[in-house]
Amino acid sequence: MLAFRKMHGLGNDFVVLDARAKPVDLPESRIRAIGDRHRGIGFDQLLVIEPPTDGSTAFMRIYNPDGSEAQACGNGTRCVAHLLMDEAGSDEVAVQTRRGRLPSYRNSDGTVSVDMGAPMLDWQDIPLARDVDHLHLPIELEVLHDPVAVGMGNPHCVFFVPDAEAVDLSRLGPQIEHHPMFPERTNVEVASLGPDGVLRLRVWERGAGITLACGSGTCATAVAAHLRGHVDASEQPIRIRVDGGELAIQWRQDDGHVIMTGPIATSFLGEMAL
Ligand SMILES: N[C@H](CCC[C@H](N)C(=O)O)C(=O)O
Repeated sequence: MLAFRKMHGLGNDFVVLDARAKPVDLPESRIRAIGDRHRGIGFDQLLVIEPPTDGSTAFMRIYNPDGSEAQACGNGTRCVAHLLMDEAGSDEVAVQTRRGRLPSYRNSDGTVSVDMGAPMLDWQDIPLARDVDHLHLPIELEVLHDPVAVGMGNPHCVFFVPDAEAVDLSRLGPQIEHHPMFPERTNVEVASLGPDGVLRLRVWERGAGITLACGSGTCATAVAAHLRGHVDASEQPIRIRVDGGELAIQWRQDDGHVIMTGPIATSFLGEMAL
């Protein structure tokens, strides 16, 4: 039996395994089996806590339900940071991911923030297939056109649309995910600016499908909206409404880092037979 924890950030849900004391054998078939919401446990991402190699509190490995490994996961980082902070009796930790060392901290209202680092805006880093203007990608699919590409460690393709609710994301999302412009596939965001200045965002996640919240997608959308002049995310955090609630994102000017803040929760502890 293998002990696990189920956590979520705004309904973006994770199975968390602790492999610090003993490595866990995770072939792709096992990841898919655990991720099966009917025959397994189900998750948007499987997060494996491993020993760090860069002096961080721990390393966090990220898998999608299709078995692929992701470089970044904003909400997952906040959840694992919460665990590590409880464990250390501290309000601050650093979580190492393939994206780098991500400082994370707990706020007085119980929310958890993560410093997701500076966005990657160079075509090779996002990565895109060729040298094109990342602020205006030559991609068009029905109601979706003229997106912004942003790298948060993982690739994002952000479309601004009049009404995010009206987009058939389950049909169009996978087509953009596999667009040849993205050699490593992409996460897909559709966003619209409400009259209250709040961005409404829906996300089709690479390797996972539609999720209730995608932290790195929210960061990428804040950066894209700022660069396009829809919002000013530099002075104070902007609010982004996803299916599962609201996240606050600031694109700090002094160091260019993106800070994401929101709630996290543990739903249960269990043991899996898989
Ligand atoms: N839910 C995650 C994103 C997972 C990333 C994954 N879908 C990919 O890039 O392949 C987040 O909060 O940032």
